[in-house]
Amino acid sequence: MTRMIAIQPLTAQAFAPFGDVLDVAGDPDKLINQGMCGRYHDRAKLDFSDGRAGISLFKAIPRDLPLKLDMVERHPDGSQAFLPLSQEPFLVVVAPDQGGVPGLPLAFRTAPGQGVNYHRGVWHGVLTPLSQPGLFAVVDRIGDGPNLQEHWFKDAILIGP
Ligand SMILES: NC(=O)N[C@@H](O)C(=O)O
Ligand code: NI
Repeated sequence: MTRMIAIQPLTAQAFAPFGDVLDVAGDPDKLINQGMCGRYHDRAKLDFSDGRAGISLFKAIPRDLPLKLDMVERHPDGSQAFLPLSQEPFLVVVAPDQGGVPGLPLAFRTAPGQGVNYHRGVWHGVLTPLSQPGLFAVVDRIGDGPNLQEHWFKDAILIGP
């Protein structure tokens, strides 16, 4: 049986059980640089075990909708943040954990410039840009071990359009 999942706009409230939304909505937490810069301070919960935080750059191939979701993954040893280096919205897929396996996924489309930070151990789809350039800065754990658990779905799940 194919399950169809609609894509909803990403909001901090809807995403809160899974992670943090990173954007410059509203007023900054503080003005710095003689008032020339707004600092949106400490907006993500970074969490790493037996390793350190690293910054990597990802160049991912855009995907078409509807997307066939084959798999979600999670990182038991660390959080993972995706910060777009363009204003192009991208697809964010998460799922609740139900006894060690993912429940029904949820799908979000980011607003231009929005990024996300998946909390440690949260089921998510891999990075899924929807248009070029597919460029992201990624903050996640650098350390030993795979830090990766995958769940491949038996029944097809379609996301979108
Ligand atoms: N494997 C990797 O570095 N990326 C994935 O974790 C992902 O969420 O895209
Ligand atoms: Ni990941």
